[in-house]
Amino acid sequence: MPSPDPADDPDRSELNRLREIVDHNSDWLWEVDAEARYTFSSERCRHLLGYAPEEMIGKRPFDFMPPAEAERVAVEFQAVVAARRPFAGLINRNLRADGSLVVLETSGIPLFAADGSFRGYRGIDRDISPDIGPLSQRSVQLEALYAAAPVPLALLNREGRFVNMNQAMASLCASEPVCLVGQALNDHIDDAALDLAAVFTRLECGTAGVRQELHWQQRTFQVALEAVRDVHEELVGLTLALTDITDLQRMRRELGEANARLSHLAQIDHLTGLYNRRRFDEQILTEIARAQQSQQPLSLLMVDIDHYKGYNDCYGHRAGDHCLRRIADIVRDTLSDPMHVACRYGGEEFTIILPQSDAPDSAAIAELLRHQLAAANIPHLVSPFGRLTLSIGAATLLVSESDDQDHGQSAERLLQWADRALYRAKSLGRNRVELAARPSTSEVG
Ligand SMILES: Nc1nc2c(ncn2[C@@H]2O[C@H](COP(=O)(O)OP(=O)(O)OP(=O)(O)O)[C@@H](O)[C@H]2O)c(=O)[nH]1
Repeated sequence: MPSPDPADDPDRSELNRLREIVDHNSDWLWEVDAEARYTFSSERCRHLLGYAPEEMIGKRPFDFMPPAEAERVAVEFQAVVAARRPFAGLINRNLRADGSLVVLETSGIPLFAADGSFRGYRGIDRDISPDIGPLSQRSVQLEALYAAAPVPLALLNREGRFVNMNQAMASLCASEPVCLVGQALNDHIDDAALDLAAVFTRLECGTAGVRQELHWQQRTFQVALEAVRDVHEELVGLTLALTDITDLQRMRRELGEANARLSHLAQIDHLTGLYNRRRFDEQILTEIARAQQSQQPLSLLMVDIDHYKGYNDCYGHRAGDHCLRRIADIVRDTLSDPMHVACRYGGEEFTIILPQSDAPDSAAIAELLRHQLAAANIPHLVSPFGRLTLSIGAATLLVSESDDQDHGQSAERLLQWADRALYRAKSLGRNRVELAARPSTSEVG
């Protein structure tokens, strides 16, 4: 019996017609199962990938991609599959059978069985390599770099919506690039934190790029926004690059704090906690300049513990140290004005700078200090006073006596006067305050 002519079978002829449409379509049609394995492939894959349809069956799309690309696309595809949603415009690079590169744009819709279970995807691939033209190889390389860059990068249109972004940006938005396209950046970053309207206004006015700091996802970013213009110089969008500066800022802050601590420690006498000689040398110059500017007198006390060698010899060096600390505490407690600066000048000698103080002021503070120590009544068996006492020399520098050109010279003069007054206090029996005699004209000049 002769076999029936297919032309006589309308169903078969319709099927062949559909088959021809599918196979001669310029797009490649395919179906994959729930594991993304091809279950159907139209003839077009010969042209696009260089493989026969039957060679495609059982393979997965990622099997035709370079490894890094396969990894990237697999992540995007997994997100699509997890959501069981249609997708479009998934750009991916594939290697043809002859090793050449082809760039495909993939779109698909999910397939469900009659019982509602997920069956896979049906979709089309379009060759977009020609659109990329002679730059294809370079563009592909650049796009691969862009995708893999650890710095979050994005391209936004004039409405502030994502046109493109890399994986790092998508991860910050807790999403996938394919899902983010078309979404507004300000759905992810608060308007108040990144005012895109204001940025566009500045870029419209010709500003090349805008830089700002952004606090987002418990991190701090330096944001670089650059204008994207078309061939007519129309602003069509912007690029966005985020540099995470959280750690840099923390390190800068810690370094600043450490430096501040160090420079403070470098000015402190470790035994007494008072400022040291180095700080005194700086501070006295500062105060002389200030006194000149404010036309105010400046006083200096030079304080020395009496018979301190005997104290050390009698009670030991450690007790001597303790005694220095006690006296430093008494000095601190006595000075109520925060402008007063007490320093350990060396050994058992202290200096106290008294800004805006004349001779009577300085004498009053010196006497108060002497009385405070007397009240503390610290025993000193080998002193004729039976307790620790201080000798204090006080000197005052008037504006007229100050050298407005050479503050070092003025400081030296003030120290010399206070030292002489101290020497007199010692020679007059100790445990007393002596004011510096007013200097003669020759001493001042
Ligand atoms: N315990 C201790 N002693 C110190 C320190 N610095 C200096 N001295 C001692 O201070 C003493 C100073 O002695 P002198 O300069 O003779 O002065 P003094 O015995 O107080 O005599 P006058 O000043 O004339 O009353 C010396 O014995 C030093 O060893 C210190 O940091 N700790």
